[in-house]
Amino acid sequence: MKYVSSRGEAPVLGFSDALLAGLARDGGLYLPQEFPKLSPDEIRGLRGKSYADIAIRVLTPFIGGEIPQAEFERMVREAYATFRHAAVCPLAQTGANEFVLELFHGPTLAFKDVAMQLLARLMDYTLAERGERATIVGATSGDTGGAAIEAFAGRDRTDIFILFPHGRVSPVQQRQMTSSTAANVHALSVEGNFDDCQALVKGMFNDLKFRDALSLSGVNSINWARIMPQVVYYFTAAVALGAPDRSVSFTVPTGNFGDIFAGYVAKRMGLPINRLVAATNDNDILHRTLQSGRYETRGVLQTTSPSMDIQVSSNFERLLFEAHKRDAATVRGLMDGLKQSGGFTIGEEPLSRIRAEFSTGRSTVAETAHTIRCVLETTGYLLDPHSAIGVKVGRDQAHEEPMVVLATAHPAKFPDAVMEASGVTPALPAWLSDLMAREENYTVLPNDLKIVEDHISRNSRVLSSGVVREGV
Ligand SMILES: Cc1ncc(COP(=O)(O)O)c(C=O)c1O
Ligand SMILES: N[C@@H](CCOP(=O)(O)O)C(=O)O
Repeated sequence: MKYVSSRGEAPVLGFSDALLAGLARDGGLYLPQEFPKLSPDEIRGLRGKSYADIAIRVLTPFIGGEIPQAEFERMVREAYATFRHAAVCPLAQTGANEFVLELFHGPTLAFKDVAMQLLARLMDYTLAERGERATIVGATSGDTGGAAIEAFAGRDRTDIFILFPHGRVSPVQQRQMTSSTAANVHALSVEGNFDDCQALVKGMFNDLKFRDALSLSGVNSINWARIMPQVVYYFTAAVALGAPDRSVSFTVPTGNFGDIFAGYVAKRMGLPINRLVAATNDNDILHRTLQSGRYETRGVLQTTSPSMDIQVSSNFERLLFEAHKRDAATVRGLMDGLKQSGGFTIGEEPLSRIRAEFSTGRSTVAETAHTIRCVLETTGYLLDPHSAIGVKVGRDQAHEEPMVVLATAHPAKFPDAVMEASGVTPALPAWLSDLMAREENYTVLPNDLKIVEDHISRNSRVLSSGVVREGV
């Protein structure tokens, strides 16, 4: 299995190099050269299997034989043993033909744990095999950061630097990122919004001198190995609801377009998915793009679903590459347009390809609160604001097949918004009950690439170890 960049000018890599590379050297995003396929019989054969067994079956082709199978299986089993629910990602029924896929039973109560618990093990293993170290950089609107810190804390081969937007994450999210006592963890509060943090991370990857000197790796969904494990829960959910003999649709609370792109990958692999519905909050760039064909950034609005307060939706580039039949030159042109003028227009044909598989919808802050309240009153189920956006938009769709809404976070991560909407304050689970009393440790930095790079250079152990990775 080889991986190609959406911009076509970076080296084609095997799995381990793509894993460590994060962003491609031409600024593009890696995708598999071709998607592996599962036949209907193979999908049927997943019925009744454990989450880890399904993960092993779905993910093995992506590894391309680069990790011994027994090692890979051990890592998958260890990753999903950290989840507090036996089913790992269970389904709950919230309506006649509506199901909620609970992705928040991992250590930091958000769907990011599903990928991050495996990603950290894969990176650690690969670096150890090569005798290398890496400096991990990540941008977060709140959940990626906590999940990455939890997964990488104390790992000797990596130093991790997480950039979060100052004053724009929930208090629980902030404490998850700032209360680690591990020496390799660095929480950086950046004076800007998530898009600024993400631009800084991309800026560091595109600064090839800095990138090579620090052996940079990434944990955002710009890294293919972040998307890959998220493909699995589309399979577990669809199979539980009758796939391959019945189609299923998914509604996905969407910001950076990584989670829903994993659904697209599952579909390409043979899973019978009817619609993939991207649900946005007031930061509705994706909704506007599918309506008008014009992708145009506006200022980021602060909402009660801060993890989705995103305008520049990185993984949309992967979909553009697909919709343009993998014509990397066209993708490069569109991305140049984004850089120069803050937008681009998608042609009629690629747009109709996108519309053939994806729908979109938006939920305002008021609609999200209303959904949290209504679902609690009618079913007793308490949604977090991000998942509520999914339910609201999912309910706006006409569908005969089951609609699975991805519940991307636990309500206790956003107690104020949930309380205001429903009158209920969700409690943190027992293992996190002392979280808000833990001491914080973080550095506030301006939104300035040079200053952030200097801070990371001074604090990463990669430079002092003298072990660097060349050229990926
Ligand atoms: C709780 C939650 N829901 C939804 C999203 C959106 O997911 P994606 O960025 O993969 O579209 C995020 C952030 O990524 C999140 O943290
Ligand atoms: N919502 C995310 C934003 C970053 O997304 P990623 O999936 O690209 O890591 C967050 O919580 O940080």
